[in-house]
Amino acid sequence: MGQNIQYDFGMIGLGVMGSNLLLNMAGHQFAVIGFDKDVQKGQALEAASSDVSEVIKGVSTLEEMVRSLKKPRKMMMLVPAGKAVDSVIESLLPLIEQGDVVIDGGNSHYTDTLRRVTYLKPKGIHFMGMGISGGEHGARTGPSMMPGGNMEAYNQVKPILEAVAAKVDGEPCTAYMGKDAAGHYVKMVHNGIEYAMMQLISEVYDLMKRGLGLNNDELHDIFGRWNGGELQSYLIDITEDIFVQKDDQKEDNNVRLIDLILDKAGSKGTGKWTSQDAMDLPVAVPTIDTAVSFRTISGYKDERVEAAKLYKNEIKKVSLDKDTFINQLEDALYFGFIICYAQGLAMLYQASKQLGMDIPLHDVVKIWRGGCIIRSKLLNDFYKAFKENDNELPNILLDKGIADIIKSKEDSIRTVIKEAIDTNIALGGLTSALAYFDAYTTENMPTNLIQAQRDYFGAHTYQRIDMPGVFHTGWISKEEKSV
Ligand SMILES: NC(=O)C1=CN([C@@H]2O[C@H](COP(=O)(O)OP(=O)(O)OC[C@H]3O[C@@H](n4cnc5c(N)ncnc54)[C@H](OP(=O)(O)O)[C@@H]3O)[C@@H](O)[C@H]2O)C=CC1
Ligand SMILES: O=C(CO)[C@H](O)[C@H](O)COP(=O)(O)O
Repeated sequence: MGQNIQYDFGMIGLGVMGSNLLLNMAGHQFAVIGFDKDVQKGQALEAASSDVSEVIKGVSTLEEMVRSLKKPRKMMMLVPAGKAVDSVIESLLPLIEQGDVVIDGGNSHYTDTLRRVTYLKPKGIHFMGMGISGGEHGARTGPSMMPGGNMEAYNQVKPILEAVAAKVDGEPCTAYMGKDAAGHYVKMVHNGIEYAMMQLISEVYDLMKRGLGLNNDELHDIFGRWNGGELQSYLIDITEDIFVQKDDQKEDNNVRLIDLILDKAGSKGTGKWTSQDAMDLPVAVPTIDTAVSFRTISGYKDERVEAAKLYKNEIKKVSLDKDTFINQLEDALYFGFIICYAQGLAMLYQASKQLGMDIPLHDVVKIWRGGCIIRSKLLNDFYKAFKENDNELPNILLDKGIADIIKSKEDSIRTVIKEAIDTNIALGGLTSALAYFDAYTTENMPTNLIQAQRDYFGAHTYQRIDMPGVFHTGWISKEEKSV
């Protein structure tokens, strides 16, 4: 590559995401340069670009990368969230100048992003937090990108982001997500929804595998059929593939890989952050909470083995007609998916108001329709709903069109849950989705009793339904009554 090229964009961190996104940019005719301490990663980046018309360079010093960028400089870091991001910022500071744009494209906690924006603003550096979803393949071929922060800085990087993002109906799966740390906030909630949807899929899988006794080929076919219908989504699509993947660790092994994977899921924290922040707002996201908790329970492998011996709770077979039950599972999952999105979007609605981020929800659902892990056909319905409600929809369950869909699936999820109780299969996510729906759609909750109890033991006061004001009662205990 020539010595005096002024590059359009720089990438710090040439790992899975950084190298693939940079290759994607190069493929869209942007001149790009990437830095990684590891010289081999820079070399691998150049080698991965097979098209001679692409201008792509890997370097092993930050100085060389920064020096080679067109001004104002535009660069992104894709390094692990946390200390690495602060360390890169400190290394960059002596090299960059006012007006330069630095994007953190990793999964940083939004409060860290807020802190960094505040730190860099007086120095004239535009620091933007941007969530990226789509994994390795998405970064290479078209991810969903959720940038937030300074609008002037966004406008400078917008053409590059729009060029490399996934497209749905010709529209790029990237848009301005709002002020300050809005981009990372939206990505955090995206991941919370991702956790919840994955939990629901795992529950339906459990019912079909242990409850109905289906084999991996049958599961592959069912998920394939579902992906051709209303449930069409990335997560259902990859689940279909998973059931036919053979084990490549042992020769002549016809066992499917899925049956050799330990039932213990890891996590990097974004799901937990969603639950924690939802509690603080507060916004109810019980299906996301349950998904986080069930990953935690999955980690209690040794205790579960011991408890299984103690309780001998054997899995019982589903007693209903197999084909009818599979159709009901499809509906139940669809119902559950809607509830996952409803909880996440309601959280974004409230957070946007409380944290002053001005998150455009119609754009959020628009850019989630492609490229990201939670992309699904359903998001088209939500996009329509937000457009029709002028972005003012505190909860998508309040939209008439969505209500019609939900009502058509309600009987199925009730049947599935009732049946699951007798099989001893834990349906934490689906049950919480239905309970959320039942609580959200009832005029009268039993919370009057909780208020009475709080006033009884703590003089916390209560409001009445028949007159305005705040009341406290001198509740009469059994002991007092008896004297
Ligand atoms: N993988 C995925 O599917 C997704 C990941 N993300 C997020 O994107 C970010 C990057 O993830 P990913 O690409 O998978 O991670 P990788 O581990 O593949 O790559 C991280 C890169 O950062 C570099 N790095 C680490 N520490 C520092 C540092 N202090 N200074 C400079 N460079 C450093 C590493 O360099 P070296 O190893 O040479 O030291 C490595 O090249 C994370 O925040 C992740 O959560 C977001 C969406 C999807
Ligand atoms: O952001 C992502 C997908 O959208 C990353 O893959 C993230 O690591 C997933 O979260 P976890 O590791 O906690 O399951």
